[in-house]
Amino acid sequence: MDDAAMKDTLEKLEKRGWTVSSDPEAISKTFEFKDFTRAFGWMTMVATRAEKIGHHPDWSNSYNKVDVSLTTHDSGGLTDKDLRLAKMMDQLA
Ligand SMILES: C[C@H](O)[C@H](O)[C@H]1CNC2=NC(N)=NC(=O)C2=N1
Repeated sequence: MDDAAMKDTLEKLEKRGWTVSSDPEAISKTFEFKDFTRAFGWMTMVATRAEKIGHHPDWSNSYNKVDVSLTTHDSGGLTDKDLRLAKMMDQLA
């Protein structure tokens, strides 16, 4: 993905509630569910897919909320893998 496409995708993610930070480079969002069971069910679905694509979220859960931060540790910044994972998380929520 080139810089323009990356910028375009980041703008779309911001409209869907993601926050973009530059130091460190990451995108983050708090997902809120009806209750713990739904939050953990979503985490389970995401975890299975994350494992399949070999790209993993940094996240924490408290009752019905999941704080997510995505970055590519191997490259020390954001890559299209993070953007794809973000989209998948939105679609499953
Ligand atoms: C070898 C393995 O695929 C790599 O270490 C993967 C695993 N999952 C990962 N997840 C994330 N978020 N960033 C990475 O750089 C990363 N690297």
